[in-house]
Amino acid sequence: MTLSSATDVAVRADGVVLRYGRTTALDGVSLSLGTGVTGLLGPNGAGKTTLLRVVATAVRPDAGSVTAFGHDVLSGPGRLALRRRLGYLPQDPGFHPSFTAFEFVDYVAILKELTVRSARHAEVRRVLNQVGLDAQRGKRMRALSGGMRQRVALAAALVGDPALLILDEPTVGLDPEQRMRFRELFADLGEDRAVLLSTHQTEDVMSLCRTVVVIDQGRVRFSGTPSDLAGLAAGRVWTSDARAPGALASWRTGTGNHRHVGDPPAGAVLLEPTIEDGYLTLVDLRTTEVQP
Ligand SMILES: Nc1ncnc2c1ncn2[C@@H]1O[C@H](COP(=O)(O)OP(=O)(O)OP(=O)(O)O)[C@@H](O)[C@H]1O
Repeated sequence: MTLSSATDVAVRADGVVLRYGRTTALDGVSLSLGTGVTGLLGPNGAGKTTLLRVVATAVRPDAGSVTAFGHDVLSGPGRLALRRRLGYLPQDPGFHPSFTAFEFVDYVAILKELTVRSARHAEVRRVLNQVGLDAQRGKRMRALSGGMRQRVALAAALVGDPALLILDEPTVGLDPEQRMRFRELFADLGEDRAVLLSTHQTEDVMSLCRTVVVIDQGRVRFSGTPSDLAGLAAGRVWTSDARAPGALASWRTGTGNHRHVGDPPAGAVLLEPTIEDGYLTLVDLRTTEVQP
């Protein structure tokens, strides 16, 4: 099941507010998602998981609206319509340890209303194959490595070929080769569907995402292309041979030189900014700073 054209909007959220007691996790978030991979960046506690849970209909916002494929997902029928087209990989999928990989994905496929046994089993084999777990499908979840379990969880999210995929930090704990495999898969999947990807990996965002949204303290701070995010730090990244105490971030690199992001002194040797530099100029570093 796919979106029909690159301009289709799969999901639109408007003024979404969500509070957990006194904590305002989302403070008026608006966003629209179309075909392709949209990256969601933000510091710990920014509200990324909460936003994904709202879009995945796992939690209801206190205010605002969310539409998906033209349906109001805060209504019963709209919620059902979205769930039928949704694949969701949460941060902690929660596996039954004695299930095999096949049994786990089959269990999810039953929940996804695939009622015909032979067709369902064919679908389970297809998605396990898609994540490269053909050979491990008879292994019990407790015997799989963390990276393999993550792949099983992704396979489960892919059951039924959803038009909207929501992935909460899917590459966490993966080795570089597995991360590359996931990247390839996400890029393929994003060709004809909407993928919303929460991550702390700025390289994943740079190499995969058509759009990147930065949230901090429950608010959208930026929405645009990865290059535009990097461009926010143009003229604000420089190098020198000593630390720059007044900079937003300043560290000694492996070559022995120091790299700084902030307000450069006159005559500084400017560097090409990365997406991470752009991100650093946006988020509130008071909440994320680590002392050297
Ligand atoms: N179930 C909950 N009950 C109370 N507060 C919560 C709950 N879930 C999240 N929060 C709070 O809401 C805010 C947003 O949390 P959220 O998990 O959405 O952030 P995040 O950007 O996904 O963080 P991380 O990058 O660490 O996963 C935080 O202040 C968090 O402590």
